[in-house]
Amino acid sequence: MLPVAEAERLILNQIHPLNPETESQMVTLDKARGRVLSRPVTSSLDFPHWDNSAMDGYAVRYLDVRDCSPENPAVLEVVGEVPAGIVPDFTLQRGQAARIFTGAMIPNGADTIVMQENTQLQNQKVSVLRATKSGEFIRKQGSFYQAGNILLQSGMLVNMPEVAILAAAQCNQVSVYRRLRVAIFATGNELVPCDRPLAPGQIVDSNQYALAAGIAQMGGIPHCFGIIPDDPEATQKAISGALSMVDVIISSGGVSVGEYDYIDRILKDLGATLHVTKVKIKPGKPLTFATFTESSIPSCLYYFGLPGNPVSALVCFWRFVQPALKKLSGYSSGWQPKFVLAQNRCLLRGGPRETYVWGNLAYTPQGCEFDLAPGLQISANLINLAGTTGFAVIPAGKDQIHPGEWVQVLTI
Ligand SMILES: Nc1nc2c(c(=O)[nH]1)N[C@H]1C(S)=C(S)[C@@H](COP(=O)(O)OP(=O)(O)OC[C@H]3O[C@@H](n4cnc5c(N)ncnc54)[C@H](O)[C@@H]3O)O[C@H]1N2
Ligand code: MOO
Ligand SMILES: [Mg+2]
Repeated sequence: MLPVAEAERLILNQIHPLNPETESQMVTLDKARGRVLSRPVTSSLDFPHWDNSAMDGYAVRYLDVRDCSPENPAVLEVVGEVPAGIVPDFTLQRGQAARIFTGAMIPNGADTIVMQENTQLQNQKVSVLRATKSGEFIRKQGSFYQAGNILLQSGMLVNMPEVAILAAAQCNQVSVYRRLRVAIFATGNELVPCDRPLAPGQIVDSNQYALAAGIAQMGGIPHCFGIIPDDPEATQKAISGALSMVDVIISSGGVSVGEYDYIDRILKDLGATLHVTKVKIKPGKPLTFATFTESSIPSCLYYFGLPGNPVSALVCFWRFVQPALKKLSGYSSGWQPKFVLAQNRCLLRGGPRETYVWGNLAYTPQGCEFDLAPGLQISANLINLAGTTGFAVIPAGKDQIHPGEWVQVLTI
């Protein structure tokens, strides 16, 4: 059985990100959120584009206001007004000021802004009551970014801040990695889809729905291949059929040691290399990870055989599959699973395997806290997964983590 870190290393080492040259597409900015940039973005614009005012007030010459005070104000003649969006057509001379507003261009001759709260206006003359610093409240051209440099790096996930930046740089079309196509199927004679009546002995295939949701949530395209009976021919047919259509196949069930667990054997028959078959993790022990060589198969290179127990399948998804898919999708960073140190509120029980127990990770003003979900913490019980925000990790071989102790929590 492989330690968790070793299994993770073996999986992630096999993952080669999509090729930015051949596996990119252009999308318009309104479709870019959640996508990963496949080319660096540059702009021919400086940011700010020109010197502008950070305050509503008066544009002045610093030397005119340097020594002023409430007792000895600098009295300047107001010679013009510059609202945002207007190019000032005058030059400020000694003893002069211009009314100016936030975001407006700085007129020639001015080098400092005085905010209006520190002034008094009377008969076209403004009294500046407080000395100011040279250059104050001027947002200098190019002080945020200079044209021609890289604005956003390739491999960056586009979220709200990046959308704002791309819009400001007038990038209405961006090059992003294509979305991953992920085949999902479930194995098990006992399984039925959620809209069918249950006969005795049957349960709903919840894994396929959950995995499809997880894939969609991380930006992939799930292709649900349905429920495959516990039959070697049917299983082989399903895997072979999916291979030419997708980048990754995820199955659930059939990876343990039972008479009806065929996945590993069929993967070998199909020429796959099995890198991981058992991991020292609870839940999730019988995890299979395999690769196909590029020459033998046109499309799919990666196979995750997740255990059938519902919590085991999801823990394996969050701990191993999601990071691998993010790396494959072209993320240059941030694809690794995220752990935070939290103060534990309950008694957590471990065992010989690295144990993941689920519950609520709360971000409090004092730091993170972890509360165990009430109810049975066993891999068949998906009911108390509702509302789960994190999995506390009890290291392999550690019996207990007591309330008040610190614990690493996998965030999901
Ligand atoms: N003798 C041993 N038995 C088992 C071992 C072991 O080491 N020795 N490992 C156990 C562990 S741990 C796990 S986890 C499971 C994994 O089993 P499989 O991946 O082979 O999955 P199945 O046997 O097909 O099903 C297990 C369980 O999960 C339910 N299931 C399956 N698919 C779904 C689905 N799509 N949606 C919801 N529930 C599903 C299934 O009905 C079973 O109850 O093996 C242990 N056994
Ligand atoms: O690994 Mo199993 O997932 O312990 O139930
Ligand atoms: Mg089994």
